[in-house]
Amino acid sequence: MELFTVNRYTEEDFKTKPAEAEDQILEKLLQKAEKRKRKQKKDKVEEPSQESAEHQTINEDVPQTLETRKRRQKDDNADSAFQEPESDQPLEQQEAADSDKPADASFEVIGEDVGATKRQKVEMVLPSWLAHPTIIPGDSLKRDEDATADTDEAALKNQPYLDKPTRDALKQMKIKRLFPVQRSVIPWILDAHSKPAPFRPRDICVSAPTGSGKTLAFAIPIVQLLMNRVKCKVRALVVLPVAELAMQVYKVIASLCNKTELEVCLLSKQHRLEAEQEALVELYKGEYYSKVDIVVTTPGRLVDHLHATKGFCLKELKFLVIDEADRIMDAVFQNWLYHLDSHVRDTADQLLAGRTAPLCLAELRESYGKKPHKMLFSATLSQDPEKLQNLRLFQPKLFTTVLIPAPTTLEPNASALVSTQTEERGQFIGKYTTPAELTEQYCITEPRLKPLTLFALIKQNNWQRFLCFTNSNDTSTRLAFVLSQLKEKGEDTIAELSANLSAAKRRATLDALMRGKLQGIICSDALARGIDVSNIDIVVSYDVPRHIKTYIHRVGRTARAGRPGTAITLLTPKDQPQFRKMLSEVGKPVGEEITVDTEVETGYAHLYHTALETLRKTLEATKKREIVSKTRNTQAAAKLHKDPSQLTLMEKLQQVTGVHTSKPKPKEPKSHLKMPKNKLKPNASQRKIVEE
Ligand SMILES: Nc1ncnc2c1ncn2[C@@H]1O[C@H](COP(=O)(O)OP(=O)(O)OP(=O)(O)O)[C@@H](O)[C@H]1O
Repeated sequence: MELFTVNRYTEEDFKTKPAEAEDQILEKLLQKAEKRKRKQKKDKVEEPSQESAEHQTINEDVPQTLETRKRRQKDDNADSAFQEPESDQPLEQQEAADSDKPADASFEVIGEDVGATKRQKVEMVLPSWLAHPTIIPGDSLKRDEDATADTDEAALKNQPYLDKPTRDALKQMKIKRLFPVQRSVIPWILDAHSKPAPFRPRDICVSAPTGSGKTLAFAIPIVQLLMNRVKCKVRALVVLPVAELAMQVYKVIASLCNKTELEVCLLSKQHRLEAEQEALVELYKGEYYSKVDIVVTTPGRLVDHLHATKGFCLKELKFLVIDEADRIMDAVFQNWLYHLDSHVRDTADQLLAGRTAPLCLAELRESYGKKPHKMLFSATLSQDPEKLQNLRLFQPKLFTTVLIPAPTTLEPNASALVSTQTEERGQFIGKYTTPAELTEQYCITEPRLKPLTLFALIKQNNWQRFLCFTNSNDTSTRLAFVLSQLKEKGEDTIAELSANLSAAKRRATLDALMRGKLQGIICSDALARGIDVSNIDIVVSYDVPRHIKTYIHRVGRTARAGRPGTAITLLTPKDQPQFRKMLSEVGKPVGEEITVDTEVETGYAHLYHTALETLRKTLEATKKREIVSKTRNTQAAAKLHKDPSQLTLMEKLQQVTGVHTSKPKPKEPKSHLKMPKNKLKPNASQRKIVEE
């Protein structure tokens, strides 16, 4: 049975003696060290010629000499032991479903003589609001300690549009300055809502890097615009894809509302529905009254309350915020919009049936105050107009950071040339930006040695707070197990965080990481989006992400709020082409290569082999237990459906009394109280049913 790999071998292959298997691993390590020495020598020799290659596009189209092609072929034949299993992450499927292929997707005209004419590249023409966004200066987020004197234009006191309660709340949250996305979006929203009736604000989409402060960018204007409300009604709805994210945003908004009378409520599956209903509405003299002004929720929980909670009314909704919008707009969550629209339709005519065309004055007057201001936020906002169409955005406006693509040609000031080209072409720029403080690296290893390489990297760099992402829950569980076997007793622990654990266990693990009780976490992509854990220094992609969005959200867990961070991807020779291609498609460089200390790997080879053996035995035992329980269940089910004439007397009795004595009953201690015999025999009615 294989641990992390696609099993090409029969069991016999693994029943080699431990010494032989260990030699195999050691032999691989030595081969790898040899290969690296040869490569380093070769690089020294080829250095001048290499530079010219650097400036060519970093992708597989670079002409390969016969030798490099042979070398690659040899690597590809390396035993594909640590191939990651099929991802069982729904997220991967959804990301793939939402795969916005680059604009110039080409297609084949059927029946045409392909050889004769060159394929015509098709450029996607975007709606003008997507093609000409408002650019947020994407300069690096200067940290507070790096900020200069009072002339700092980002300082709170230099933001005239912030009220005093908002400033006080931000000071209490230790926020001294606003980030670029906040300085662009907050004044725009406040200004849009200051327009006299019946003018209503345009809906907005904000695409900014991970960790750039998008949460406060929508929370501050909402709280500031609602803080002087008179009656308590649900006027803001913030929708997030997962409960952990909803909890995180709820805490930020609750901190902002500290100095106001506004009430915030979190609706997520982490609390009982009844408890949430009591927090939402109250019944007084036959009337339902809302007890909250702002609701933070997930799509599923929102639909639960729309159906189950009497008095939960969205008629006065002024703001509808969709964070991680590309994830939420995937098919899986699609029906929440339908329920929201159908639920509120009878209270506010066609809440979401916005129109993109400007309305005439009469229509504006008629619809004023009935349509919420819709705001979409994401670091990887979908540029797929069909998906955005479902929201029926009203005269949408796009904010995005400037993407300075890596120079792909040798011409002078290539970046300026490329950016004007992209604008001219109407390209949506800035869709996949990563924080300027992020350092991206990759490490080449053998498939079978990945866990050992990861452990060696942790050991030699003495990482204190890291996240390691895998492509499946089982890989997370097994990898966490192997790493815990390799660590010395008493050392900081490395925990697992995946769907294999309960919600409570996941919360406890995340809290332990936030409190610095854990050295690192091995997690699946459920944690990749939006989760904000401070001071994560390193993010490792143990398995290569299958989609660029997954990669962007994974690496976005570090280098947040202007702090530096490093993202490392473990690549096998087989992963390299796919990884390079995925990044080059969005104009991102691959980053620098790092190597691991082979002494550390070799030193732990024996322990690693033992850990693999232990894991294999554990998995076999678990598999046996599962088989036994399955057999027992099928036998019980079979009895139920057995032909009555085939049943034995005991089976008939079991069916009647519902007591299945498949296991011999434990001998009851002899007691001085004797049970009267007739109690043990079936009574007349039971006997009659049995005979029938
Ligand atoms: N003006 C600010 N000054 C200092 N820290 C800030 C500021 N704004 C946000 N932060 C901090 O930056 C971190 C990231 O903020 P936030 O989670 O809003 O980023 P994000 O863009 O939503 O990230 P993601 O795309 O991953 O969801 C948080 O820890 C937050 O407290």
